[in-house]
Amino acid sequence: MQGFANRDALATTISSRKATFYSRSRSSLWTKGETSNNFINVYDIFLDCDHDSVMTTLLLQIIYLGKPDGPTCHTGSETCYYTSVLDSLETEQAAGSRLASTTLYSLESTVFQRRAEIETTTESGKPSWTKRLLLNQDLLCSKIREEADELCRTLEDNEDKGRAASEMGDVLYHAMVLLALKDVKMEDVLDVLRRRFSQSGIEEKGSRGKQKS
Ligand SMILES: N=c1c2ncn([C@@H]3O[C@H](COP(=O)(O)OP(=O)(O)OP(=O)(O)O)[C@@H](O)[C@H]3O)c2ncn1[C@@H]1O[C@H](COP(=O)(O)O)[C@@H](O)[C@H]1O
Repeated sequence: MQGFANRDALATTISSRKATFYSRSRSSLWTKGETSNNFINVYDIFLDCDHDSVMTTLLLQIIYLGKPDGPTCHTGSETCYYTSVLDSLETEQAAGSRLASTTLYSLESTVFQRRAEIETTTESGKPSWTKRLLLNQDLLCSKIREEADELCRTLEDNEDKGRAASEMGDVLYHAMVLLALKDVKMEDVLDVLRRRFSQSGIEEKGSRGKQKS
């Protein structure tokens, strides 16, 4: 746990061997465990290397090393430091990346399903924009170019974030229809991107020249 200590708190801790702190809100000393009985029995106190933490009078930066009689944290946890920053970041990132990949894979599956429907039935079935694109290469390429241009215009014309996200959605979707015609899976594209993680774009461009010569 973390608490604030002044010289009196330190002196009390040394004499009583119970971790004692200074409450800045009540301007008084308090001993951990005085109400809960969960005392921390201090068997050593550590100062920093050059002891300047003690010289800065009001509040001291020291470490009490002790054996707790019960949970140290007011939440009942053994320690107050039970929240791992790295674990929390990983959990948030994992949830975010799961949602992103599920969205892409489910759109990909719909697009490939439309392609399969065209290939396996002679009837046109339900009207489908994807099928129209799959059956008309010129239309598909003109839509990809048009959507890419609209995305650029969100920047050039200072349009809002929502508009940029929507135009990117259009670019992605139409490009994914082209990928279905080329039989390229999203995983192949993501794999290409992952492999580029370790190299800067400038380095990669430079190495292309060397490969040619
Ligand atoms: N994500 C999309 C998607 N994004 C855009 N579009 C269509 O693409 C077409 C062109 O979009 P535009 O914004 O360019 O529309 P526009 O009519 O040209 O309008 P302007 O740009 O001229 O203003 C429209 O008909 C949109 O509805 C999409 N059509 C389908 N999908 C996905 O594909 C699935 C299957 O769709 P269907 O094949 O139509 O059943 C859908 O459930 C969606 O998940």
